[in-house]
Amino acid sequence: MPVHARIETLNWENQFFAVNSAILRFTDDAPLLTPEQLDAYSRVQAKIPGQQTALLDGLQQLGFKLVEGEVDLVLTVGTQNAASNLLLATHADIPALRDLAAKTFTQSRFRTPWYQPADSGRFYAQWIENAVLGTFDHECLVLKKGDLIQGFVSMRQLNDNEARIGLLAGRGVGEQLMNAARSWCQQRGLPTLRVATQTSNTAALRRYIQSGANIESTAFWLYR
Ligand SMILES: CC(=O)SCCNC(=O)CCNC(=O)[C@H](O)C(C)(C)COP(=O)(O)OP(=O)(O)OC[C@H]1O[C@@H](n2cnc3c(N)ncnc32)[C@H](O)[C@@H]1OP(=O)(O)O
Ligand SMILES: Cc1cn([C@H]2C[C@H](O)[C@@H](COP(=O)(O)OP(=O)(O)O[C@H]3O[C@H](C)[C@H](N)[C@H](O)[C@H]3O)O2)c(=O)[nH]c1=O
Repeated sequence: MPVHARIETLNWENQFFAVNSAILRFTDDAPLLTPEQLDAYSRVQAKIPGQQTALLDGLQQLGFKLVEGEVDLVLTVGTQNAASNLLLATHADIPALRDLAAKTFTQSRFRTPWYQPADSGRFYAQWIENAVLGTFDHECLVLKKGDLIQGFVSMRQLNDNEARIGLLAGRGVGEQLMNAARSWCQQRGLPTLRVATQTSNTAALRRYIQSGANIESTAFWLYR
């Protein structure tokens, strides 16, 4: 199957990972994709809807390989009172959060052999730091027992109606983290909460569904 796509350079990732990478953007009016165009990059990513098997075949013929599956979920926030005992993370929490994030998100598309062994941990450490600073996700909420962080969830407002969970982690406290995310949305009058995770992350999928989320779509990540 011929693949029609535009190639968009991934500037933030290129600086962070010190690579020359791009991502495919699929639109009806996009030009035919050729191997020569792809050869200009050391890495090209593609995220495709799980049901588009013809596109999956077309990309594999162009040399793309399957890296990961992703599940996108959506939760209607509702008006019920979701009490939260989480605190807003501060600058003082950044070292501990970085450490936790670097160790926790072991299932990642920023993995070897596509990225360097330390890249994935470094990436999620930076992500959570940027959430505290409000430079990527807007805020990071933490659940603490004394000085110890038991869990955290980062939040981003997407538009007037929707928010997205960036990173969420805390073994055994997932329900409290989800309640806090819901409460964050309620405080801002945002009726829709989005969250995504890897297909293989069954603990996270179970948590999101038990907390009221529904699966909206699935996708494959492919790299060349
Ligand atoms: C938007 C995102 O960030 S997606 C990534 C989500 N975060 C993670 O994957 C980080 C690691 N996991 C966690 O922090 C938590 O397990 C959560 C938040 C996913 C779910 O939390 P909870 O709903 O409280 O469930 P809990 O942590 O008890 O896990 C449920 C079961 O899965 C197991 N489990 C959880 N993560 C893993 C894992 N990475 N590997 C193996 N088993 C696991 C737990 O041990 C537990 O087993 P048990 O019921 O036999 O005790
Ligand atoms: C920190 C930061 C990141 N970016 C850029 C870098 C990437 O292009 C995107 C984030 O990509 P995404 O597909 O969301 O990344 P992941 O696949 O790692 O994320 C999924 O899995 C996570 C574990 C988590 N569940 C997450 O919610 C999922 O989406 O953003 C940037 O531009 N600026 C930054 O500061």
